[in-house]
Amino acid sequence: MESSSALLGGLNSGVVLSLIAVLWTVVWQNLQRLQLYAVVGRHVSRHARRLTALVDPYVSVTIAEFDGGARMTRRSDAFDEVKSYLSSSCSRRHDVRHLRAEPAIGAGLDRLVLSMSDGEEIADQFTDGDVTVTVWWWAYSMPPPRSDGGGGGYWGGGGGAVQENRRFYRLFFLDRNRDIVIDRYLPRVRREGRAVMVANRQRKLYTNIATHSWSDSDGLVRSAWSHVVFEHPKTFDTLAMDPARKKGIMNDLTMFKNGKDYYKRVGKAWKRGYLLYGPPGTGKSAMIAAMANYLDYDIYDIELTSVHSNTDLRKLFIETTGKSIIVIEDIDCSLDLTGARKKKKEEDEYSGDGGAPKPPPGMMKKDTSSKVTLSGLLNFIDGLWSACGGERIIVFTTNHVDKLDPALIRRGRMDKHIEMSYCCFEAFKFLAKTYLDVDDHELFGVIGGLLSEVDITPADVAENLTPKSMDDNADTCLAELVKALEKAKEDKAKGRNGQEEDEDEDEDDDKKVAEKK
Ligand SMILES: Nc1ncnc2c1ncn2[C@@H]1O[C@H](COP(=O)(O)OP(=O)(O)OP(=O)(O)O)[C@@H](O)[C@H]1O
Ligand SMILES: [Mg+2]
Repeated sequence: MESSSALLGGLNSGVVLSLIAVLWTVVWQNLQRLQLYAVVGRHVSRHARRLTALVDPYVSVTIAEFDGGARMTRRSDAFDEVKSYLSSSCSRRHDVRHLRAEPAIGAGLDRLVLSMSDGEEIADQFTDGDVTVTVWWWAYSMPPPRSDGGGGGYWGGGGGAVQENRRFYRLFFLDRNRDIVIDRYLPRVRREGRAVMVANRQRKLYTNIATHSWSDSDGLVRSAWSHVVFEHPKTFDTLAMDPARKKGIMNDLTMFKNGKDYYKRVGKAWKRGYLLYGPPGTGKSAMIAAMANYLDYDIYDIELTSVHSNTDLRKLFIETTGKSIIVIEDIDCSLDLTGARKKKKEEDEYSGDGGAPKPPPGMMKKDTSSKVTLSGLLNFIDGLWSACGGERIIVFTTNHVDKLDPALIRRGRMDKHIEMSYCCFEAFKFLAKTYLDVDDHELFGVIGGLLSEVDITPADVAENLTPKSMDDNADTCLAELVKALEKAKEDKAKGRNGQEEDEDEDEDDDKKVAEKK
């Protein structure tokens, strides 16, 4: 634009430039008619636009892939919406010669989603009443700004590592169309982009990438999350639990999903914490999958032991999108909230009597241990940052609720506590219907009696009810379950006897000690 203006600056004639613009319009229409536009139109378009800008200046609006400057890495919703809006048209257009393909978003795994490559430009028209406006979209990318280091980050630090480029779309339009573009066109682009995204949406299961591998040998700094398409079949229809409790949870989730205005009115961030607790195999992970399927949300599964620091945890949160469930499984095992660290253990390995000799400095294992603290975690759940974006559910699971710090699970942080328990008769009947399609059977009575005596997880019941061969049917599977329950009952009795014997022996010892005294 600047070079053109320098070239033509000497002429200083608005009339000449206007003539050029009119001439261009005529040439443009004819080129299109002759189908030559696909070959040369793209280049001519850009120059013509620049020429026209001399008499009728252009305004530009830039939409960046990431919000928040150099340090913040929150993906911009507006960018994704514009990308989707443009991708729905640009893949079919002949004036876009270079496309960028991204895999597996869309209706099928085989499909590629195409968008404009860097340097491509397309024109778009918008009619509002009698006015038709032409705008131009230009795609480009730039290396991210260098951060000041400070412990690294998804984009920053990394000792000069090559970093992923940040992408931008820039919209050009004539100044005289400013109001109509800003008030009408851009909102329409976002609306239509969102509709395309919803139509193409495949839910994703994200997991965090170990933070110590950010600066790989290949020198690339990756995104904080990697993902696969989320295709878990578990739904509330196949989750065995007390029907009233299940209904309560589903209502709670529905209220949350539709609660945007409510959360705004009461001045709370639009997020909700769930604590799922209970023995292994009682369906905590299955419940999370059912929740995600019910709400149509993505899942972000955080492996806390791979998160190096509280700052990294915050960055992970910022990179999550709305309509998502953020999960930390087995929270009591992921993090030693008492402050004892793995590093200490490692040091002990080398310093103990007869232990291995301490390796020379620099040969110690790379410190990849998590330094996430309880306060970091609390901040993650309800600090100021956690209110970014909204519409997020945070789920913790644990087998030992009593081991958790009360501050972590108090209401307000973990709003709803859900106990997942051993299989009761109701849950068994539900599983029998789901797995074997039987509502009643002569063995139901025996099974009901045994279930009241022993603890068995829904996972074990489900396993016994699963046919293992073509010959298996409801009779054999239920008989198998009776066997498993009887064995569990026997083991329980043996365990109790063993415990009683131990107690008797202890008592005898105490008596002997007392007699001696
Ligand atoms: N209540 C349930 N209803 C239906 N299926 C269940 C239920 N509980 C467990 N299952 C089945 O048992 C298997 C194990 O369950 P799941 O992984 O959800 O247990 P968990 O509570 O997450 O265990 P852990 O504490 O070891 O992670 C899954 O295949 C799941 O479908
Ligand atoms: Mg689990």
